[in-house]
Amino acid sequence: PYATETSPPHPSPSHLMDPLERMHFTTIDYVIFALLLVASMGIGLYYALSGGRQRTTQEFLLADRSMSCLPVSLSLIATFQSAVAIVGVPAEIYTHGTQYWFIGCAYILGLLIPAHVFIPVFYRLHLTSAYQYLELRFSKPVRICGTLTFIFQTVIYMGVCVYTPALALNAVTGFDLWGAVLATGLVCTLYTTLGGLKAVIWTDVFQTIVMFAGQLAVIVVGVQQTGGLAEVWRKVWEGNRISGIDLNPDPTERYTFWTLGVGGIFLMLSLYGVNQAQVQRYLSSKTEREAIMSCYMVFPSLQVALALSCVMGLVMFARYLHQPLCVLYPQMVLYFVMDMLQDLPGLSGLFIACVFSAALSTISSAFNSLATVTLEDLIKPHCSAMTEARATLLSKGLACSYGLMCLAMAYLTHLMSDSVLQAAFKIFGMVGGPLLGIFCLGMFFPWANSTGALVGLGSGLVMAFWVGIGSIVTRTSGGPAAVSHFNCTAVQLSENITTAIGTALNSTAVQPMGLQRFYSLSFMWYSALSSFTVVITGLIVSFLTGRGELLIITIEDAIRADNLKQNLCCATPLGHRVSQQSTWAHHTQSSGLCSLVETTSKSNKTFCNKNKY
Ligand SMILES: CC(C)(CO)[C@@H](O)C(=O)NCCC(=O)O
Ligand code: NA
Repeated sequence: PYATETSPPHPSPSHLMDPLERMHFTTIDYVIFALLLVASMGIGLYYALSGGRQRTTQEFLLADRSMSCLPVSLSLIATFQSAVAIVGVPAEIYTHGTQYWFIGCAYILGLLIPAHVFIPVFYRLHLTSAYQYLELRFSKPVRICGTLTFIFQTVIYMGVCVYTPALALNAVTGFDLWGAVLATGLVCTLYTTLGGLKAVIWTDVFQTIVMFAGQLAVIVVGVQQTGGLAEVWRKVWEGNRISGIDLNPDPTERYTFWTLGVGGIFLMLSLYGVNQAQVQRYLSSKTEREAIMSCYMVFPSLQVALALSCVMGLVMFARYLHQPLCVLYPQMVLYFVMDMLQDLPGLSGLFIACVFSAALSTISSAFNSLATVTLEDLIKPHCSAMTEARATLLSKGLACSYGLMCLAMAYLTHLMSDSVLQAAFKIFGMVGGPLLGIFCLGMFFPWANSTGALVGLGSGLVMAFWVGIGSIVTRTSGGPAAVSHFNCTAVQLSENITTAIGTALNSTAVQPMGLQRFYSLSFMWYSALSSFTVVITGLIVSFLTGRGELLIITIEDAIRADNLKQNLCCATPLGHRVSQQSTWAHHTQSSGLCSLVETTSKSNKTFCNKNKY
């Protein structure tokens, strides 16, 4: 629908990127970029040398469970605001209008549910890794499968996260590609390995501020240069960029109120509810109240982050209303920034720092959470006699190894073709849904058993990969649409890689049928589809295998787990209340929960006394 409205009355040359005529990046810009790295490094060193000097796994992986809600909330935002989102969302708004903004609606339930369902369960069980829950609730194999799935997801994601911004920056400014990858990867590895979770959280705080500042600066200067707010608004209106609410129920329509506002909730739950990186932040909070507060505080900040990205897209649109930007999707924003800020040295550096802040904060969370699950879920169960000093050293080694692996993944990403690169980014969303599903199966369905959970997880993954890979192979998504409205050439379109947030751009020209229609399902529904697949398959298989456990679980039990702890000595997975006390005691002892709670918690010791049994 934009095609006619946005065509200029007198065709004028579009902004074509000539790779030989890259924009200049001045010394001061390099200095600002270097300052970001130095400051992050400084924070890492500070936490390596202060406090308990990172000598226990409690400190290294969980920040001594002493964090307050403000840093935790900013860190929660930073983790899943990757550089792909920072450069992708404005490009999305620029090409398609403000429909994507409706994802803000999903933040309400997408944060309320984690705050009141997932946080109480994880926090009261006093876990370190979210996957411990899966063993407590189901069995060891379910835990291992969950952990391996998470590792697979995160390792692929971190490669894309560090490579994409470096590539875009290289294309626009000639900034050395591998210099940027190595600098960010190595600095991040260093401060994560030295300073542990405290450093990761506090660098996230600093980097979130840089992110906001960079975006705000670009918006302010952009509005000024376009002729003021009124002029921006007039152009955006003239170009028909303000989208009304689209209530089309078609699930293949990429962005509608339903895909964003409902499908988005499941995406948010998979990120803010059960992802290890976020769960670990909740667990690092001083009290459960602080953890819940931090989740609440994410809401306004995430709305601000979304608004900044969307407004930047609109300003970009106003500026190029009559001279369309024909550059690759991830490069648009950088091109816009460099074009606009050329006469203001330092400001483009600030925006580059903003993009790399987004990348650093995402990969640092990845390194630390990967080290945590590898140690807790894969190594510790086999080495029960490990000393604390040894475990800490090992976790540092793991954080460092994952950091180096990130560089290898960035190189692999470099070798991939466009469609594989697209797939790599989509994998992140594809795998998140099944993991959400398996936690929901455990928490909401008392009669689900371990076999059901395993088969459920498997089928959820198959479903996610089937539709995800299918959409890429058949090219029903990620296809044209993007810049075509602006009369860009076919060559430029075919190069349109890694779209924002891995969105599925539907070609509306042909109405897909049958399997094609399945493959063209909007990316926003992937999490919902695959988590439902896990739950439904899990329930069916549980009924068929028929070994319904004697557990009665309700959400209320979880919310009242504190009372349960007092009554029953120990917290149970989601406060399992079992009709027979003896069965319950047997269950908890065999699952090792009592000893787990006792060894990890001082506060729980007061009412958790193994001798009772
Ligand atoms: C968390 C949301 C949905 C918030 O809008 C978005 O930032 C997102 O999809 N993040 C995950 C993908 C990424 O930024 O890499
Ligand atoms: Na980030």
